Amino acid sequence: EPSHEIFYYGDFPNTFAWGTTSSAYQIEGGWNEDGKGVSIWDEFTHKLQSQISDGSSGNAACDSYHRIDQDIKIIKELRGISVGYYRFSLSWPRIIPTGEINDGINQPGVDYYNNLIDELLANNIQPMVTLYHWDLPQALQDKYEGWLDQSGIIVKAFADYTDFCFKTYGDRVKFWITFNEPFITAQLGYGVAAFAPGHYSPGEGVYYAAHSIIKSHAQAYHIYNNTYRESQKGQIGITLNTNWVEPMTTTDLDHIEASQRSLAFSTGWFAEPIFNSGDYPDVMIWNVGNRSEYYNITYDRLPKFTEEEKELNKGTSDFFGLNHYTSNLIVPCSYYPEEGPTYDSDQEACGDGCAEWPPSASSWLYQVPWGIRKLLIWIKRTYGDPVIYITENGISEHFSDGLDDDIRVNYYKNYIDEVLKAIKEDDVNVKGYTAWSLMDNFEWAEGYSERFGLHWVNFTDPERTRIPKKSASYYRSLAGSGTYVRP
Ligand SMILES: O=S(=O)(O)CCCN1CCN(CCO[C@@H]2O[C@H](CO)[C@@H](O)[C@H](O)[C@H]2O)CC1
Repeated sequence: EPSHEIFYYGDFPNTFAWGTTSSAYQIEGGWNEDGKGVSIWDEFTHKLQSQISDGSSGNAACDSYHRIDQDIKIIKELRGISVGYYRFSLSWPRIIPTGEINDGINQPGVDYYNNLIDELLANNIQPMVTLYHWDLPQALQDKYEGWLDQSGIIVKAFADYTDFCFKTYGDRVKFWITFNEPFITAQLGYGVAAFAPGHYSPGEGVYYAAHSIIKSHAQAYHIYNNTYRESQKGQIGITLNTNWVEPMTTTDLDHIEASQRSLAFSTGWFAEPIFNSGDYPDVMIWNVGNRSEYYNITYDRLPKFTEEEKELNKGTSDFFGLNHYTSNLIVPCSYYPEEGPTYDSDQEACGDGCAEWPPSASSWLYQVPWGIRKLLIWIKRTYGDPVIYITENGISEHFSDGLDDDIRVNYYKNYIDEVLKAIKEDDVNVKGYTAWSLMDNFEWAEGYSERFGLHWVNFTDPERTRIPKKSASYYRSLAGSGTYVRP
């Protein structure tokens, strides 16, 4: 049961990896500069502008492509006395414009990341590199339907891309993440089409995209493990986004079972093959099969792994990368308008107002600090007590809000204290925490209308000056000392 003490206090381990994080499409800009290829997010924001709440794009974003020095400066200032980490992602089309390495690489793009990595290390900041944070080369979508491809071409293209990155940067990068939140790519990109590439197939495409992503992840892991790990001595894993869930009524068995299915269809979908059995969760196989019968569908909407592929999937992550923002109350699904993980799982998060949790500027994000502690305990128990890095955690405020972001100070104060309880009281093996995000940036379908940064960015100022918010000095005091002091 959670500790009754509101704040736990005490020290994080002095080796704890404190840091901040960003992603290529959300901060870089330079969308077509120096030979960079088009990504599916360039295409999506240019051709489906109405899908973005403020009609904006990442064409310029924070202009980080031209401002390595400014980014290093604010990361360094955040570090305090602890060893600093900076998690960022590589833009596949900036390095390999068409996505297929035989078409050639883009040296200026390769060098942008060489310079960033060198500057980070010169300032004693460790790079944590995400290989895929949603910006697929558009050419792969046009030629092969992107992640829907089941012929193995997309798996091979990703393998060649990751092999090139390990070879080029692996002498200095010792922490690799293959995919950021594959659930979002599959469900929002190829399921409900809310995100790039905007492919609508909630009952089938969503599962085929996830299938290729899992195989691509496993392939990248084995390339690193077999070819680079011995000489480079780094680690490689995957980052999954997980909301904690509670049954709407804790005494209602239907609600309890619905919340279990929710975890299986969001996290288990990827964590079961990678951390446990090599295959999808039983409840997914069962429910999608049954729901298919319900729709008189005779073929497998949930693709099958061969026995060999299951063996290749198993144990392919050195750590559990966790992105966590919020929690949901779950009720059994009351209608079946279409197939897809939301409805195949017979559950849904109850809407606004079903709990008195404080909101944020994001419709999906409520402040539920104790949820992260329960989630960490659940991961510990469900996936074999893995090493866990919290690779994202944060909250949004509205565009118009200023630098006094008390909402973010309180969010971090409460959430990070729950992480400390999980470490100290529940013996969960959390090794690091990188806050989302270093600075305000392009928040996908919400454009610049929701701000997640520790630093404020003026997106109408050509200089894109980064200004620390109140939360930046709070986070420096906490991460800098690693000591959780009584508020
Ligand atoms: O209600 S809808 O379904 O129509 C749109 C839901 C939008 N989702 C909510 C969950 N979020 C997961 C965390 O996403 C992460 O967190 C950050 C904040 O979102 C992002 O900026 C990061 O890039 C991402 O890694 C991804 C975006």
